[in-house]
Amino acid sequence: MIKLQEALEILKKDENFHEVAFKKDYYYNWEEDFDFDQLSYDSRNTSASTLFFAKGLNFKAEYLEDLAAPFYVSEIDYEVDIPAVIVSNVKRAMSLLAQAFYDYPQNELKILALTGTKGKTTSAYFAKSILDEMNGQKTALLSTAETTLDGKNFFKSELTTPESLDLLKMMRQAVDNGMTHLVMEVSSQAYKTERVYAINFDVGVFLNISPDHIGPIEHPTLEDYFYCKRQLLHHSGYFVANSEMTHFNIIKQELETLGIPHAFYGKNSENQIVDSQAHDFTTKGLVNGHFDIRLLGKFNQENALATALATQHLGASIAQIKAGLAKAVVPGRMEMLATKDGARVYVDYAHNGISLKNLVSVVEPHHSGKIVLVLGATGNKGESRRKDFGQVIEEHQRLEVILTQDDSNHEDPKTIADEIASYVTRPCDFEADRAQAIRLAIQRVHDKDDAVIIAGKGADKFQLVNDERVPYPGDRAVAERYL
Ligand SMILES: CC(=O)N[C@H]1[C@@H](OP(=O)(O)OP(=O)(O)OC[C@H]2O[C@@H](n3ccc(=O)[nH]c3=O)[C@H](O)[C@@H]2O)O[C@H](CO)[C@@H](O)[C@@H]1O[C@H](C)C(=O)N[C@@H](C)C(=O)N[C@H](CCC(=O)O)C(=O)O
Ligand SMILES: Nc1ncnc2c1ncn2[C@@H]1O[C@H](COP(=O)(O)OP(=O)(O)OP(=O)(O)O)[C@@H](O)[C@H]1O
Repeated sequence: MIKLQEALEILKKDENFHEVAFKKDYYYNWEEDFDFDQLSYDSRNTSASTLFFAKGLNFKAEYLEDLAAPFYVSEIDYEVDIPAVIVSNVKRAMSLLAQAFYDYPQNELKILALTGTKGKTTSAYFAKSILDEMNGQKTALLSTAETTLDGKNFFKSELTTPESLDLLKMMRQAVDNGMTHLVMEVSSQAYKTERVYAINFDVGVFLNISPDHIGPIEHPTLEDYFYCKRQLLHHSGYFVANSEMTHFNIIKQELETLGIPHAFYGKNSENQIVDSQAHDFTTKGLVNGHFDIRLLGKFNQENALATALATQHLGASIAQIKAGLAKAVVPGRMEMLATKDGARVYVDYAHNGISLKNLVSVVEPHHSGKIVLVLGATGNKGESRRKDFGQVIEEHQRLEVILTQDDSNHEDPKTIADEIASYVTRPCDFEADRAQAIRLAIQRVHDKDDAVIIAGKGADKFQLVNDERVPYPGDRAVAERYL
């Protein structure tokens, strides 16, 4: 519930309010009050008591023509028959009003927020697993892979970090469901588009930064991408950061200048991994101990150390961290299957150059025989990944490659594949049907020295084609058919 007068006060206080515009006149004060029992940014989902937000690149004035809602909030006066609350920034207005509407649920949860180019989802699952040990399964999760607001029902969200109206609603549901903690991924886009405007987190974690998400609909430059991610630091009560990441210096400067309590991990910091084996590792520093982990790869051990530091700050003991990490599995991240002859099949979400390189480097030492890679690249976004993939394939001459479809959207998968292959000096095969590509790859491996790597979609159960999510069983489910 929110009253019109309360909403106007909030917007004025934030210096976001211009005026109420109605029938070509402007009002600083609007005399009547009104009770709203719904907030919405979709005209198709409004009623006579909805406060509607007109926002977005693809918003059309015609959506306001038959609107059921009595008021709308907007940066533009569309001069329709209902009063418009005109603001400088509609997405900031959405976040602030949603916080008030849902009665500030963020204050009733301990929130751990993760950002970074790679490892957010993995670390989110590690953190949830540890916190669940501590609070008896009362950790809500908002991640790219899955969302849960009660710890029992899981669903896939459209966005990694939801629009503020959805985010605050989900936080309120989590509180109502008895959740005490929330682990969430905060994407750079969330800051760029004000989805988390004026929301503070108990702990923030910054895992790493590398060029990604740079393109027409995301960030214009790496600088902008990095700046957006760094906003998490300004909204965290305690911050954990990787001392080995590129441009670490500015993170250190910012934290120290702003006086934000923090812990660093990695080389030249007090928190380090001192011994690393395939399935376990030892740390020293604030988190001191020996930990078992189900996911291969040193980078996953780094993700684990980051989340151990963050959850420790929220009260987790070393025993709870150990138990949580030992149990944690992450859908579509480094899932390992075996064929009846013992060859291994790795399903992993690696869908940019750096994570593909890491994935291949983790798998290679365990397999002296044949390694077949099944891979595609997305259409109409992340175009630079094609060159990066080609270069990784070129650097790893042992890989036999079957290029295929991966969310090709409006582009032709063959054209995308040809672009990847143009950076490779040996032939790559092409099979447009991803399930067939997986079948062909599995047919080519014979024993435990051999492996198939299926990279890109992880646990996703759709293919994005012409803006539609076409159902797809998922890489693991497809691979299981042919083992
Ligand atoms: C830049 C941005 O924030 N984009 C998101 C945003 O779009 P937008 O605000 O520009 O809105 P729009 O899609 O142009 O639509 C216009 C508005 O008209 C409304 N509408 C539409 C039809 C109608 O009849 N009536 C009506 O009112 C719609 O509800 C919408 O509010 O709001 C939409 C939902 O309301 C999102 O689908 C969209 O995500 C875009 C497409 C997207 O995929 N973004 C990616 C890049 C993203 O944010 N990714 C990050 C993860 C990155 C990472 O992995 O690190 C994420 O957090 O998910
Ligand atoms: N710390 C890390 N450094 C480098 N690569 C990593 C790291 N953690 C995970 N990866 C790789 O990146 C891939 C994506 O991991 P994950 O889904 O956890 O990251 P994410 O940040 O949520 O990714 P995205 O934003 O692309 O959805 C994994 O499949 C793994 O191969």
